[in-house]
Amino acid sequence: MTEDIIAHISETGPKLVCLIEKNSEIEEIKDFLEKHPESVHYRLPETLDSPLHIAVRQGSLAVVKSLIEYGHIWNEVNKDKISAGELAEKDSDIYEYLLNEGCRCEMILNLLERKNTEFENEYGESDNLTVQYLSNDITYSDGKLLDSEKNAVMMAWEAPLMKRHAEILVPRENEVHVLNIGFGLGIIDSYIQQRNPKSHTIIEAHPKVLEYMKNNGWYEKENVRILEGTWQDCLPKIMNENYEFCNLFDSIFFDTFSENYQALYKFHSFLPQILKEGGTYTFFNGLGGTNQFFYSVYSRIVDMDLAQLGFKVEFENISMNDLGDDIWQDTRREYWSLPVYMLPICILESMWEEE
Ligand SMILES: C[S@@+](CC[C@H](N)C(=O)[O-])C[C@H]1O[C@@H](n2cnc3c(N)ncnc32)[C@H](O)[C@@H]1O
Repeated sequence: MTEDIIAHISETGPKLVCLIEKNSEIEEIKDFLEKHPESVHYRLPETLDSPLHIAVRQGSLAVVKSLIEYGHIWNEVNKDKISAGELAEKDSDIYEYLLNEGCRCEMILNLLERKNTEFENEYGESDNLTVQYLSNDITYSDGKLLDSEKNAVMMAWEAPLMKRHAEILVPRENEVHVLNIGFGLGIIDSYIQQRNPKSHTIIEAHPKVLEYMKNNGWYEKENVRILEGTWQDCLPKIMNENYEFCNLFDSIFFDTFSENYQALYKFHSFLPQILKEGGTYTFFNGLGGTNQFFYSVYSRIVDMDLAQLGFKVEFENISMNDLGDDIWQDTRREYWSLPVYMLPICILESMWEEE
C-alpha cells in the first residue's frame, strides 16, 4: 500500500467504524464504502480489530455482507489471532455467511493454484517442502518425531485419535485390507495390527522412518507390506493390475507431513480407483488446527471436495483435553489447540443407485 492510501485509511477507517458502531442505516454505510472502499483495511490501533470484527460484534449481517463486497477479507485476525468468524454465534446467519465466504474464497484459490501446477507425472509430484523434508534428518525422541527444524512430524498425544481412526478402519478382525499412508511413530499402525486386518499395506517415504520400521520388526510382520517411497511414487505400483498383494482396499488412512491441501486433493482424486465401493476413507484432520473458524472452513471444503468424488462424509466430534503449553516445549510451533477434533468418516458410495 502506498503512503497516500495509508493516510486515507487512517482518516476514513475511524469514520467507518463509527458508522458501524452507531448501527447506522445500511444504505448510509454502503454509500460510505462506495466512496471510501479503502476504509475496510482499517485496524483499531490497540486490538487490531478490523471493521468486520466490529460488524460481527454489532450483529449486523447486512453490514458484514457489505464489508465483504467491498473487499474486506474473510480471515483477518486481530492481535489475539481471533478471526471475525469466531466472534459470531455458532450456526447464526452471520456465522454461516462467513463460513460460506471462507469456503468460496479458499476453493477459488485452490482452483487457481491447481491450474498453475502442471505435474510432469499424472500422479503428482512432491513439492519443494516435501523434497526438503525427505532429504533432511529427523529425530525420534521421547514420544515425538521432529524434523531438522524441530517441527513436530508426529507426537504421542495423538494416540487416542489414532486409536479411534484405527477402530473405524478395521471394524472386524480378519476381513479388512487396509492401506496407511505415512508411518511416523507407527501409532496408528500398531492399533491397526492389534485389530488383526487381513492385510496391512504401509506407504512411507522417509529413509530414517523406514530404518526405524526395520529396527522395530515391521518388515517381518506376516500381514504387513511396506512400500518404500512417496505415495506419488507408490500409487502407480498399487494401481498396476499385476501388483500381487492388494490393489483394492476396504479402508484407507492418510496422514503425511509437510504436504499442502493441493497434495491432499490430488491424493483424493485417486481414491475411487484404490478403494472398494462402500469402503472407508479417513485422514488426520489437522488443517487449521489452531483456529476454530479456519478449522470449520477447511473441514467443510474437504467435505465438499470428497462429496464430488462420490463420498458420503460425516464427522465424529471428539473432545480433546487441554494439551497445555509444556507439550510443545521442544518443538518449533504448536499445530493443535482446539477443544474438539472432527474425525472424518468418508464412505465411497456405490455408483449404482439402489432400487
Ligand atoms: C504425521 S506422520 C504419520 C503419523 C502416523 N499416523 C502415526 O500414527 O504415527 C507423517 C509420516 O508421513 C511420511 N510422509 C511424508 N510425506 C510423505 C509422502 N509424500 N509419501 C509417503 N509418506 C510421507 C513422513 O515421513 C512421516 O513418517
